[in-house]
Amino acid sequence: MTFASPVAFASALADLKAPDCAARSAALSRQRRLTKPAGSLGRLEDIAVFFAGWQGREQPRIQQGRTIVFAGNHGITVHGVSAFPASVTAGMVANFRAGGAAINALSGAAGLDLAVVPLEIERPTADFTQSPAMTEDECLAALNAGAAAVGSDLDTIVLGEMGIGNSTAAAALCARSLGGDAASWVGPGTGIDSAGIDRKVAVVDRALAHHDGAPRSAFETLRRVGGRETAALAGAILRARQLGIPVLLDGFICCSAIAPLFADNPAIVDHCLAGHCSAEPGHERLLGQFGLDPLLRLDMRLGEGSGAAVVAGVVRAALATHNEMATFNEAGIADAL
Ligand SMILES: Cc1cc2ncn([C@H]3O[C@H](COP(=O)(O)O)[C@@H](O)[C@H]3O)c2cc1C
Ligand SMILES: O=C(O)c1cccnc1
Repeated sequence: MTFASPVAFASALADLKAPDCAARSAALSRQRRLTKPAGSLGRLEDIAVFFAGWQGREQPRIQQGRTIVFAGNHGITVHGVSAFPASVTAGMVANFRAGGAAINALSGAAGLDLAVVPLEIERPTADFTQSPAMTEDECLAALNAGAAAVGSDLDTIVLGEMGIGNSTAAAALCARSLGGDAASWVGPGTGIDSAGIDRKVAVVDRALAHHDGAPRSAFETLRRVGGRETAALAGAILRARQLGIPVLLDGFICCSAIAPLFADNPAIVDHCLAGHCSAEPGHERLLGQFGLDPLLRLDMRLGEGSGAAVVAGVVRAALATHNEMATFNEAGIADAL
């Protein structure tokens, strides 16, 4: 077990590894020597240098890249907060396994393996308007399942989730961690109508009021208003940091798992790249609070890791230029400069 207790989780979050400065500087210096005007590859250059720092090598790579999709079910679905029934979560897990989902196609296109990690989907979390979504043991188990999915052999991870109702849990995680009223974090999710949005806002408001007096640590917020898949995402992100593995973040729900961690230690986002900006309205606001600038805006609003998997292709392009281009010396152009 990576995180033996809530206290062990809190200490791991308080003690975050820094990037390898020597590898970062070497990559920066390599970028300056490549046969192009300095800065002309824009953010591709930044991506290569970012990967060098976190992977601890001047020439970073994606050879063992994996998409990890965590799935869980939510007690709050009884309040009519999703346009789809909770049974779709299990149906989509079967679809991921059969290879038929968007994330199967996108992971394949990006040259990434896909791991699907269902978290007791036959046992939804408790309705968090009335009690914590998870017991301490359940939340720890989910955090550790997330951590266990991040093998030390991996060099890049793309994180995704599946869980009907989880855009409501995501809004609750953001509001409780970062402030702002429920309405500013709630959006249509799978495409619910305006009466459904009102029900979502009411659920988040009731949850915030119910848990208001409780401790505000990252663990308590995840356990009280999160879901098993969001807790697993948090465990995976923290474990990736311990192992020096860069993380490509997906949409609003994936990023909402970081909000409670960020409230305790804002440095948690430093090994994460914001893949895209989801059409779910809370995402832009959340990325702004994290200080992350999304690489793509494709009006996607699916989840599953889909936006992050698309960005893995951009990262591959960044690393290809960084690793494969000739330097001015190698190309014999140096004398002309
Ligand atoms: C067929 C289908 C595939 C999905 N893949 C991801 N989601 C996305 O929608 C859900 C969140 O939205 P809400 O809170 O409105 O339920 C999550 O499962 C998310 O990953 C899906 C949703 C559906 C219906
Ligand atoms: O941005 C997301 O993660 C998202 C948005 C809508 C539905 N599911 C996921």
